[in-house]
Amino acid sequence: MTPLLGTHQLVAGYGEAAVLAGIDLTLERGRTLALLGRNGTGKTTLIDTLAGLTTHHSGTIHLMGQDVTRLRADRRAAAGIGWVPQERNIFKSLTVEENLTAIARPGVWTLERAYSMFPRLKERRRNLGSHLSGGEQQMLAAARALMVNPKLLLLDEPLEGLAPIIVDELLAALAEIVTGEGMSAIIIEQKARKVLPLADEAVILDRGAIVYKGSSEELLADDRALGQHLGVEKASATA
Ligand SMILES: Nc1ncnc2c1ncn2[C@@H]1O[C@H](COP(=O)(O)OP(=O)(O)OP(=O)(O)O)[C@@H](O)[C@H]1O
Repeated sequence: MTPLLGTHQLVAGYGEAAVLAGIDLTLERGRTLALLGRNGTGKTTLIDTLAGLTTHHSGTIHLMGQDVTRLRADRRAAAGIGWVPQERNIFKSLTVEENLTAIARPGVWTLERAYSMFPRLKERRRNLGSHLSGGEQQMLAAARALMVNPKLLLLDEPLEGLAPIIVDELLAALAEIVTGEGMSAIIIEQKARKVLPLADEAVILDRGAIVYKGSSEELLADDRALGQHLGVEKASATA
């Protein structure tokens, strides 16, 4: 069967500078990939490249068999790539509900469903984006991406900077979205041990290249790889 996403020898970056050094990646429908790596290894560049926001040098990107390599970012969104950037990019002058309905497209994800996934957003539905906490903004950014009814959701460090209790709430919602609802996703995360349990597959980047590819379960049990590539400590480590 045609995979949901396939990249072949993808080289991309910023202007003349190539950051990604030939990425070969395949993701089947309904699967979730944890995209890991130390700071500055190219994780954001990879998902921004999938979203159509970097300079393409060579190689290809296919979404459900369609070559989207040269499509503009808005066309890729229409083709089914939902993107939640690190900066969250919510509309601060709109209410929560307006944020959710402004760019909604028909599909299984409706306002009602988004609110049942994130009850906090329902409580805050009349609040402006600028009046939300960091955790609520992250929930809004994720819910807004779902309202576009994407085929593939790209999340860039959704847990960053959030209080531990909110991290757990958001992780539970993300787990429900990718396992319960079968959404396909690529999630960048620094806290490998937090994200691996909800992912099917794991990729580690170093200097723009894939240095580890395997099942998330295998990686979670592989202290050597976690230590070597990510600096994650053994045993009681929580990173
Ligand atoms: N807008 C930009 N212009 C030029 N170079 C950039 C730009 N953004 C990132 N880079 C460079 O690309 C490389 C990869 O950065 P990237 O943000 O993709 O890494 P990352 O793995 O996501 O790191 P982090 O975890 O710190 O976000 C770095 O060397 C960085 O300096």
